[in-house]
Amino acid sequence: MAEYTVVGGGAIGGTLAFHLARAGHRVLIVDADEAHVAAIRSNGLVLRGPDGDARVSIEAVVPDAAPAELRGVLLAVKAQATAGVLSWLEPRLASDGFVVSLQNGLNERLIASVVGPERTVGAFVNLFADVVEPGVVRDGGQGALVVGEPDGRISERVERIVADLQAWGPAKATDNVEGYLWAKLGFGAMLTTTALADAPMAELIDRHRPLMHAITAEVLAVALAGGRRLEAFDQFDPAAYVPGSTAQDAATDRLTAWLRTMPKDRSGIWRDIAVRHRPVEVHDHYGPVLAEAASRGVPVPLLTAMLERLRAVETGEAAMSEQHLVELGR
Ligand SMILES: NC(=O)C1=CN([C@@H]2O[C@H](COP(=O)(O)OP(=O)(O)OC[C@H]3O[C@@H](n4cnc5c(N)ncnc54)[C@H](OP(=O)(O)O)[C@@H]3O)[C@@H](O)[C@H]2O)C=CC1
Ligand SMILES: CC(C)(CO)C(=O)C(=O)O
Repeated sequence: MAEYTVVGGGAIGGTLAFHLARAGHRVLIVDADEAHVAAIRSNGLVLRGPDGDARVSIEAVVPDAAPAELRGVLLAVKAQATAGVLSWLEPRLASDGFVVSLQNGLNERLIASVVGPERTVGAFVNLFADVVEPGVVRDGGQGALVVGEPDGRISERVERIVADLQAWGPAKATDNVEGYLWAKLGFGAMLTTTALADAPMAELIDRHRPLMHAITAEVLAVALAGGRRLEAFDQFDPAAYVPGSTAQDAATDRLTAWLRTMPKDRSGIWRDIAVRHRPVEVHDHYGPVLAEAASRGVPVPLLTAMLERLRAVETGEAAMSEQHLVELGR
């Protein structure tokens, strides 16, 4: 049996599968994209970095051809595919197995509701990557990778997963994965807003600072109302963006300077709309945020309006344009 089964071997799953396999771990990729699976099976998985291509041989199958029992599952599908994966995975997951959510959003809740909290591990992912052709993942820049039990314990399995993921880079364990995921939802509100236009994330965040600061503050206000302890990562400091802060501009100087160093200059959300012409996952990311905002009475008008515009852009009802950011910022 594979030590790690990567379900969704795209940008993030492919990157991590590549490094785990190259370090000698037994890795199986299960992916719904038949062309991607076929390319990996015939040519290996290619990671395209600043110094050129590196290739590793990895076993890959489509879901129908997966083994009957899986133990260590690294889940890296887009959030809206999670429910479908879980109904396929639950009967296959060993009783002592686990699922690590290597995704944006709050997927751990859904995963735990299907496979049980004892088989659910959380993670926060901020590395940048894209699948650029079947079997080829482009490294878009290094960011944080943090793993933790949803209940905050630093368990033996978390330590083992972190040690193995260090084959990729500086993975670490946390007792507060929820604090990272909510902080990423705050940062992610800026990233999602940039997907309304076709320009680099750093430039749009820089040019529309009042809007970016206000939308991030809305999300973080919901997080704080729920009693979360927010975690800083890379060059995103949530403390600088909470309501009442006056440190946003200095923080955004650091954030945009960091984003400008990344080879991947547009978000996965932008890519799903502009390049892949498919529905985006952010409605799943922010559904629980909107629900919690409503139940706690925290106003989120900008987040709501931004997501409505994104839906219109996604469905082709509205064009992708920086004008959306101008109008949201008024
Ligand atoms: N890419 C990035 O830089 C970052 C991504 N993330 C997060 O990581 C997660 C994964 O994103 P990313 O790697 O970009 O996504 P990708 O679309 O690159 O990869 C996901 C892969 O999962 C496949 N898939 C979809 N449904 C299933 C299924 N039921 N069973 C098996 N495979 C399936 C997809 O196939 P198909 O294309 O056919 O649907 C695709 O190949 C997301 O939550 C994202 O927000 C977080 C930080 C950065
Ligand atoms: C911008 C990035 C890479 C930050 O992690 C991201 O989350 C995405 O592309 O969806």
